[in-house]
Amino acid sequence: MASLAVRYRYHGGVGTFTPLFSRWETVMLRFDLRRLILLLALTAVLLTVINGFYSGYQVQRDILIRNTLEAHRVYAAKVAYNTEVFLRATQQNLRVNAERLVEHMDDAAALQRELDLLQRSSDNFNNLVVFDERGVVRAATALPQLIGRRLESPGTHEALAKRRALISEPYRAVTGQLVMMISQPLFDRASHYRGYVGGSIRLREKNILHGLLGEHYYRDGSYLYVVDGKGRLIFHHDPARIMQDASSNPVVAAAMRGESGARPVTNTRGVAMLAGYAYVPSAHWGVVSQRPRAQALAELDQLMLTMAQYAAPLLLIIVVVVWWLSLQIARPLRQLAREAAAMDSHGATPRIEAVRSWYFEAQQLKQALLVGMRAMQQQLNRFRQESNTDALTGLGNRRELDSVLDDWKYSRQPFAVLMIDIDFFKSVNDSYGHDTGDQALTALAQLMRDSAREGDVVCRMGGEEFVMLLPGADAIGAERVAERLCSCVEAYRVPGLPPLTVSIGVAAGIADEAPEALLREADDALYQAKQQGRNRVVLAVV
Ligand SMILES: Nc1nc2c(ncn2[C@@H]2O[C@H](COP(=O)(O)OP(=O)(O)OP(=O)(O)O)[C@@H](O)[C@H]2O)c(=O)[nH]1
Repeated sequence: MASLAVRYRYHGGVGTFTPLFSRWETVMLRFDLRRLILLLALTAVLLTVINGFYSGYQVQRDILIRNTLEAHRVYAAKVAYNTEVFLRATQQNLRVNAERLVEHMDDAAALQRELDLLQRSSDNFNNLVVFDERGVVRAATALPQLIGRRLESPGTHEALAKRRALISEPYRAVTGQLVMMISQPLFDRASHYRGYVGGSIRLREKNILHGLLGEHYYRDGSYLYVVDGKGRLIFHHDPARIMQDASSNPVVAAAMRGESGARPVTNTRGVAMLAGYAYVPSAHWGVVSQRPRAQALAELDQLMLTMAQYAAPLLLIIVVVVWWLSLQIARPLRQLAREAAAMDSHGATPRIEAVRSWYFEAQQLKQALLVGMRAMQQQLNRFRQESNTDALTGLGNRRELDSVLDDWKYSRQPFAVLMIDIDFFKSVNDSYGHDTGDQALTALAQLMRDSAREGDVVCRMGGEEFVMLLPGADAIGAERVAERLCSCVEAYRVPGLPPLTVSIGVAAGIADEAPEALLREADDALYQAKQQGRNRVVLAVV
């Protein structure tokens, strides 16, 4: 807390310190406690909300990405598996039929019949062709004009050269159509190679494979494509992209390596995708199912918006509660500060006592203020007492007398004044010393105190002169008190001194605008008592 400690700059002279604040403290001083609490609480609430939304968004985003990747991985794997099953079944079908076909190699009509039968038995192929061992077409289902011709295609050469079951790379046929061929060698019973039967599948036309790979529901921006072993697109919802090279795409490259899985990827067009991919072993194809990342996450934005809508009323309630709480917390401190600033005003203590300090610190502050004020009040009372008291006799002094008369003036208090003066006191001092004189003054003061009733005011005016104020007393009553005091003094013996006497002037009246007039009258009467020989009481004639 050292940084918040108040420092002071001295300007010289008394009370010329002004507090020094750092720039930060100066900024903070613009806030009162209520605003400070509000600011802090709202900052905390805001940070909590932002943190909640941010972490919620992150978690949801990760879940969404994971789920999307998994869904596309599963879908790509399923499609690849079905394609693999289809290709193997088709190869198996050709292998079985090859045994029958080879028996009719020397009977063109029978061979054509068998081939037509095979063509009609399934939708697997668009065209079936039987080649002899030189690559001459012996029978064909869809293109009879090919019969008798020798075909010089890469697929034909490969099939003739390898003499085993093959699945060709997709290629452009003489018709210009994109096709692939599944071929099966023909061996007779003596195991002589007699050629091969090839089934061509047009990738862009209706057949089972097209049904498997070419038709998908492209909802939510999701779509599926297939690449061949060279990374060329052979199935894609955009026809313009067929046979385009996609091998630079990381998931295509992974699928070409025979891998299956899922990962975020940026495609060849720079679009961020969430892709699942799988490998079709028998054809060396890759199947990729994917969805644009932005479209997948668009749902999350909507979710966040919905969450914000749900959270908004609660947030509003929190703000109102915080505002109300800040008021409640700041209120006792503001009240205490206001009352402390005016603690010298009338009724400050009960006002501070009335402040509702409902929490610990405010209560502590209130108690501290009250204790401080009580201590200050006691100190003031002591000062007032001391300044209104005669140090030697303990009686009230002239200030006390004035103060009493002031009070009585407003209540128009009837009262009598006894102006008392010790006779020949100078000679006491001169003969017995000043200290003995002081003892005599103290003793006579006590005599006066003793002869006063409750409510009477006894003051030493200075020197050997005293005043007694008798509230409610009339002149006769006051004269009686004065006579009695005279007798008491005369009868009293101060040790080491001869008997002392006093002269008393008495006046009675009402404390009005100028109660001092009554004092003057009593003083005049005292003067007369002195003149008349001392040790007597003279009543002023009003
Ligand atoms: N011991 C003592 N003497 C005081 C004090 N104050 C005043 N005196 C003395 O009181 C004496 C007053 O004398 P004066 O005013 O002449 O009056 P007095 O001798 O009493 O004569 P009268 O009043 O005319 O009877 C002076 O000698 C003062 O020094 C005090 O506090 N202590």
